[in-house]
Amino acid sequence: MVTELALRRPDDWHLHLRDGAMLEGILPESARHFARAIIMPNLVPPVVTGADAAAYRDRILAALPDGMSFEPLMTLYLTEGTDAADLRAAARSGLIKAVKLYPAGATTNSHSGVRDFDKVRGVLEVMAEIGLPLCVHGEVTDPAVDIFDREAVFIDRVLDPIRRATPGLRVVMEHITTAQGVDYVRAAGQDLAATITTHHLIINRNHLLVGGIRPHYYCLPVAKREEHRLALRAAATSGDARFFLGTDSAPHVDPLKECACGCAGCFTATNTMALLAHVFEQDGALDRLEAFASLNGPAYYRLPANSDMLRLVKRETPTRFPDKIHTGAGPVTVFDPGFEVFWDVAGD
Ligand SMILES: NC(=O)N[C@@H](CC(=O)O)C(=O)O
Ligand SMILES: [Zn+2]
Ligand SMILES: [Zn+2]
Repeated sequence: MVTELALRRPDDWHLHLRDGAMLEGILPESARHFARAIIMPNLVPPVVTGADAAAYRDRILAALPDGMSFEPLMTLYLTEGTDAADLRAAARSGLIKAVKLYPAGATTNSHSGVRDFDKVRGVLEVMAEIGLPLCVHGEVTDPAVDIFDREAVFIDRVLDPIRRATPGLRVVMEHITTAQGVDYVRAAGQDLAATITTHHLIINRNHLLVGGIRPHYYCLPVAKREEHRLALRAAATSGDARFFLGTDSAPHVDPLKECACGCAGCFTATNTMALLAHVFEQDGALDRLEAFASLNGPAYYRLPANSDMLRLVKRETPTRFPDKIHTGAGPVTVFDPGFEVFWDVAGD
């Protein structure tokens, strides 16, 4: 039985760090294990310009405790008013590594997102020309479409037309939750990739509702049927370079989750690596965890893999993770997988 595993230090290709006291409270949870992360721009107000991204990057680095290292890979929030020249300059300087597309109204702080996709055509063409990836929250917002179908419908109605109209555009489908998402990526070429979260490998939609409503399992896109979770597991553990880890760790303080209209987001930064070791071991794929968490993402983003290592150990007794992270903004509940985990990051 394998009880120790060393991998290149992982990166998180989809992370919410927020700002202010929340940022300060949760940043160490990611920086402890991950070298870099693609930082989501859905602040209020959003990170729209190169200047916004530079200022946010400085705030993240200022919040990093002494002795910890972490490289935030910045993104811009695509709006109908995004200035292609500003975007081009921010990409050329190395400041931004991707642009994020939120359909307006699809998720947390997406009001400034895109309504009319024709209005961003010029910007997408520039991105295709310079090879800058578009990270996509792939759900339609049409209220007539069932929430469990919104990802699959988005692929047909929005994503596929955009990709056909913009040859060469590099796209990352963020936090895929369906077999249709997996199949769409598998059928495409190397321009298309997908991130998969830790929690979508673990929960299906029953976990949200059976035995009582569980606000800490509510995120967007919402967890789907078991068959979809199994498709995600197969993709993540396959070694296919187009699938890689994006935790979508998305902190909200407990009062905003545990209420009559709770926010969407699961907070998994703290225990993601231990949970992934558990999941990959269960599927007989421990030898592919490094590809998923540490190698495929950098390859897609055309960055070197990290040179230092992260060691995971499997112990005789269950690992105890904190229930909550106490931030200056309030308590944030850590994702509870609902089963015992014996893996842990060595040194934690
Ligand atoms: N995933 C979520 O449920 N929430 C994210 C937004 C997002 O990634 O869609 C958040 O910012 O809270
Ligand atoms: Zn999203
Ligand atoms: Zn997210």
